[in-house]
Amino acid sequence: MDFVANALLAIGAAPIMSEEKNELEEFISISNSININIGTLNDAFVENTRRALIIAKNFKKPIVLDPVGCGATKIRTEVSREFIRHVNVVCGNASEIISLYDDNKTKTLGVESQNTTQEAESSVNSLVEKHDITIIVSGATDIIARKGYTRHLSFGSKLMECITGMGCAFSSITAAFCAVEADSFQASLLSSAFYSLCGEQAVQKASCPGSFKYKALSIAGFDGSGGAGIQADLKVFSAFGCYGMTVLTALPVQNTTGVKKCYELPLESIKDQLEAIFEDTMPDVVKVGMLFNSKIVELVAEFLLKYAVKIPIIVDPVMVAKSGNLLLLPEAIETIKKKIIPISTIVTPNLPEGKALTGIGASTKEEMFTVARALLELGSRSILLKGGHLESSSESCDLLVTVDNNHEWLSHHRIITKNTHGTGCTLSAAIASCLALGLDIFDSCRIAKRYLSRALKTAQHQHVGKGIGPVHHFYHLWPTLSKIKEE
Ligand SMILES: Nc1ncnc2c1ncn2[C@@H]1O[C@H](COP(=O)(O)OP(=O)(O)O)[C@@H](O)[C@H]1O
Ligand SMILES: Cc1ncsc1CCOP(=O)(O)O
Repeated sequence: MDFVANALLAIGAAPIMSEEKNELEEFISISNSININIGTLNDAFVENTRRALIIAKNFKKPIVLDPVGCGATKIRTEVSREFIRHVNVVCGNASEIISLYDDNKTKTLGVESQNTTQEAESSVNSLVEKHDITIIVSGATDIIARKGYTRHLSFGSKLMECITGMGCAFSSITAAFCAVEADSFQASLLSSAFYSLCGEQAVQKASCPGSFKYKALSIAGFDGSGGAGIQADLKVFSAFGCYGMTVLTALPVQNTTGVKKCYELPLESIKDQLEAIFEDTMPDVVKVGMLFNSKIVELVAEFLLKYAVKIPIIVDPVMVAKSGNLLLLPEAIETIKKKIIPISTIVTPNLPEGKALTGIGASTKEEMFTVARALLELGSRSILLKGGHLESSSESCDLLVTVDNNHEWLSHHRIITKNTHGTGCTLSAAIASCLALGLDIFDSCRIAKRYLSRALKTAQHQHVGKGIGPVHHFYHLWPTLSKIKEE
């Protein structure tokens, strides 16, 4: 509700939301348009809406219907089909619009569309024939149709799909456009173009839909110097607009010059941390980093197998720090292979880790292919084999391979810098963030690689500590802050 009201305020409209039957008439009389959103459907809502529709018709106010979840349940479909007969515009996603006409053509599982807007084309044509109204189907390509006229608009951004309430805000903005433009087709066309262009502009400024909706959990080791481990993961999650959470697995005492010693944590303390998170807040993604010994690997793998079945799991099989110190005991390598890799969505080893896991080394891109395929045999759905250690190459190439035989090289010219502490943690946490936001594995790896490359580049001449310094996790935010200060 706040989101919709704020969107309306932002365009200069004056929103009022009400379900109180005794004030309907007064509010409708002073409003310039009405938006019926069936998101919070119940008996009283249906009764009040029937009344509101009659009043609005008497006052000749334009009405926009958002048939939220039409097709998901019988009652939503029936109510939407009843209300459509009294409105000027219907604004829904493809599945909702298809279900409005024929519920045998789609099976929706909730409020998200299971169909493309193209698939809704014939239902739209039938609906505008049957009812003399404007239909908007929102999606990657919006369809705006009225009897005899159809327009397709393909602006917008994929990121808009990652924000809840975008559909509700769109239908309410369409209602606001109908308040100032009497031709409902024209108003809908302008509203669709305006909303999509707003999305495109917002993406220029915000690389992520920052909110607490997307939660990422890092199960990893400590780095008090702030460049790697759970500290880096929290920074990356935040940089991507995800809410970050952590479970600590081990306590290496380190700074930029290296790891001085590593304190083990009692196994029970790790189990307690995992239980505390999962009984309270289900993450959208889990990133696994340093696990130190086979007992911890087993504990984490068994826990995730039981409680994180539907969540993407990113495994960064951390073994040795850049400083040369061990972060995984050699006895744990077999357990990593047998227990944690098979339950993962993606594993992100560097070349030495790839060799430790498969026995195959790589010093060329062709050999990286062989290692990546051998890693896939261990049971993960995809592998991102990182080529940072292939120092003979002027490119820093990573190879993404998936079980369905797809692959892609992710490449960036090698940046001359000593500040590479935590690059592996940063990359895997960025992939985790993108997966939490709902992107697929290829887009997630591409975006993560671009983010890391920029974080490396912007930290090139920065100085933190006397040794291998960190990358710049907030390169895209800090200039914004200084701009705000200047204003
Ligand atoms: N000097 C560099 N310039 C650009 N990218 C780099 C550089 N060093 C590492 N990378 C990238 O950083 C990521 C982590 O690389 P790598 O060093 O292979 O793993 P790890 O940090 O786990 O040892 C990879 O995407 C790699 O290509
Ligand atoms: C992975 C990790 N987890 C806790 S500390 C640490 C250090 C590794 O960073 P780097 O290998 O980049 O020095």
